[in-house]
Amino acid sequence: MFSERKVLLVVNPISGGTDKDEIFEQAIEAAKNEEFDLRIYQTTGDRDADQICELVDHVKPERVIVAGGDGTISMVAQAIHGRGPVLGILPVGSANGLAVDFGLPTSIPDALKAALGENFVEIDAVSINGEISLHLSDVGLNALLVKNYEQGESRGKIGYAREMLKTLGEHHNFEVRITTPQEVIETDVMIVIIANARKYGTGVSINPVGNISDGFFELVIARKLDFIETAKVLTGNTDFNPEIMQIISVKKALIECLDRDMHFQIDGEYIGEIKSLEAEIVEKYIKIAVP
Ligand SMILES: Nc1ncnc2c1ncn2[C@@H]1O[C@H](COP(=O)(O)OP(=O)(O)OP(=O)(O)O)[C@@H](O)[C@H]1O
Repeated sequence: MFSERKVLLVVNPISGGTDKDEIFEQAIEAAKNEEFDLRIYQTTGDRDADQICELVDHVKPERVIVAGGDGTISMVAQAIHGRGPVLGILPVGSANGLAVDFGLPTSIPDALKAALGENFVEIDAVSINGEISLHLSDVGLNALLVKNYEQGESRGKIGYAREMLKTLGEHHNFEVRITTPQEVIETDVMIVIIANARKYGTGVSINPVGNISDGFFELVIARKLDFIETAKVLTGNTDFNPEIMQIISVKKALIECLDRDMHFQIDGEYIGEIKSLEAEIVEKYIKIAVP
């Protein structure tokens, strides 16, 4: 049967280290039931964003469904931004911080139902030095942990705990100046989080006022915590303590590291050491299919 309703499924074969055959089977079945004409693209890790842009321009799908981890979801969102399709998400990565934070189903049949259904929300993004963040980015302690974990040899919870101890030993607070249209804050900090959403993949809720569709992002400015409290936060055993944490909702901000360059990560990907960051909200960046 020929259908005008087209859907492009983008699958990252290595995400989460799981076999994707079941995803293909379930997606083929669900697309058939919903009378979508399904096309499939498997990522290679090389020029995927360009290939997806070309495919979307050529095939003109009304939906693009991505089966991958946060890295793949973010790449596909950026590739289809401004091109029209609604983005459906099948979270099959190792942490799936984005999907969990957005309240999307984690089982594949439920996620497919939402991805092919009628409901969607338009979510904001934050442009940071020209890069796009959909979830949580930060300068300081956690970015150093992301770097150490990426470079470390062990994976899983034990690897994370080992890198966390190393990071806690290495990290020192830094001086920062934060300039927003409303105020200038100069302070000593452990971490500054640029939060479009609410929770890290570990489940730590750092931004209770966060709303991904409200036209604002939050700066979560966390000052000193003792070793044990910091370890609890990083392992997801407690939420940030509001006594040492300030949250401001803004549309744009300049963050300058005053005493030295600092580690920076976007949505779980280590970027490098930076001197300053310009962050600005991009409203209604992409449409995400929801249940
Ligand atoms: N066919 C492929 N072979 C090897 N690497 C690939 C391939 N396709 C994509 N990649 C790489 O996969 C990475 C993105 O992985 P992604 O974040 O989706 O999965 P994950 O690491 O399992 O998930 P999570 O971020 O939830 O831990 C990118 O670095 C991309 O270059």
